Amino acid sequence: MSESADADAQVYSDEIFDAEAASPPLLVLDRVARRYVQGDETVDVLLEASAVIESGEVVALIAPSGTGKSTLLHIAGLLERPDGGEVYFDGEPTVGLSDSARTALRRNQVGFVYQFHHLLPEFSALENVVMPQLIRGLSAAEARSRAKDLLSYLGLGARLSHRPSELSGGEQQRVAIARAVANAPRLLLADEPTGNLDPVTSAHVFATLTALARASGLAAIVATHNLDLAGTLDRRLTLRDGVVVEA
Ligand SMILES: Nc1ncnc2c1ncn2[C@@H]1O[C@H](COP(=O)(O)OP(=O)(O)OP(=O)(O)O)[C@@H](O)[C@H]1O
Repeated sequence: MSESADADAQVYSDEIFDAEAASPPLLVLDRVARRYVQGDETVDVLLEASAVIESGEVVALIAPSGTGKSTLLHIAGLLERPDGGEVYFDGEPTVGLSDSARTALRRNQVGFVYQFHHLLPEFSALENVVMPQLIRGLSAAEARSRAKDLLSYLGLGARLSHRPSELSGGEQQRVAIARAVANAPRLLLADEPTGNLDPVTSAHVFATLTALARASGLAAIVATHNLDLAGTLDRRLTLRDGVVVEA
């Protein structure tokens, strides 16, 4: 790690893969670097950002705007390749994989939730959750059954046929969570999922995420500006000068 990096920064080396351990951590970011170049300007967003995320834990990522939270989530979710460092998923390095292998891994193992739900407006809550499963190749019957179960689990059993415009903000976001986990990913990445919601609804969405992780072993990284809500999660990470620090 460079001398300029924060002394508290998380650093992982060979010991992250403990030969005695039953299974490797779900996600390891190992000294990840990302730089954006635009014209004459270079921005080093991530320098040596490292983090270990275990199955079943819900981790908050709290940092001021513009410090690289979305960039980190994109790299963790295999949407972007880092310029340096490695991203291990289930112990396997992913940076050198082909585009198609990375896409397959992402489709099968990672779900995303954003600040704005991006639900398809002309489809019902149920259909929005069915859709990704059909794309994955499940039968319509299986997909509907799982979508119903998930939406009911998330408290939306009476809202299955509502379109997004007929749902409250919190309900829309819970449908977005159901859609994100419809194909049973092992990692959920949420980029300010409650940035658009009132405090009570936000707390409900956070509780939903935690309950889901507890029930299914899903791991989640939730970027948020809300310190109170972050306090309800298992761990808090922050970004400082391009490195990850346990908050
Ligand atoms: N594709 C890109 N090209 C050039 N610069 C970029 C690109 N994406 C991000 N950046 C820059 O990298 C920095 C970090 O951006 P990022 O979106 O990761 O921050 P953030 O912490 O998620 O911000 P916010 O909380 O406001 O969403 C910003 O200065 C941004 O302008």
